[in-house]
Amino acid sequence: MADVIALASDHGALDLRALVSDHLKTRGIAVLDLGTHGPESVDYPDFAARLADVVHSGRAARGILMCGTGIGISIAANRYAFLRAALVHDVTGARLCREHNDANVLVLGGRTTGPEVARDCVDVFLDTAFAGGRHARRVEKLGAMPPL
Ligand SMILES: O=C(CO)[C@H](O)[C@H](O)[C@H](O)COP(=O)(O)O
Repeated sequence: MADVIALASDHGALDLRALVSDHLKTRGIAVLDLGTHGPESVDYPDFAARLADVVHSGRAARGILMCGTGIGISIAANRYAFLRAALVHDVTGARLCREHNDANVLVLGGRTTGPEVARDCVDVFLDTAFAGGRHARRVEKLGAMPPL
């Protein structure tokens, strides 16, 4: 299901996740919503782990993660070597995380990023290709970071 986009957030981004989900569906993109599904306080690492699981198994090609700031859930997501999660606050970041970093996870902050910027970031993230070239060498190194 290469076209499926997985979404997950903690309680800090419920409204933004709903907005992003609606936006993706408006674009005709299939959404796999991994929660959280209520306002109760939950722990963002658990939702990064859910997204990692579906990307690893091939049920979604890419994902969008959200928490209050996007910081905690991006830290959690980047513990998985096959995820390249980019916390983005504007469309330039959304473009460059694809062109330079081949990010496969966009991260947004539900308490820090407004709806219009978020929609624009999602569109740019989905519509921008990896530039390759010198960036491919660097991304390859990301996948094989040496242990200390
Ligand atoms: O991880 C975060 C900050 O780096 C996220 O913003 C979380 O959503 C936030 O920490 C949750 O905070 P809360 O006070 O428990 O709602």
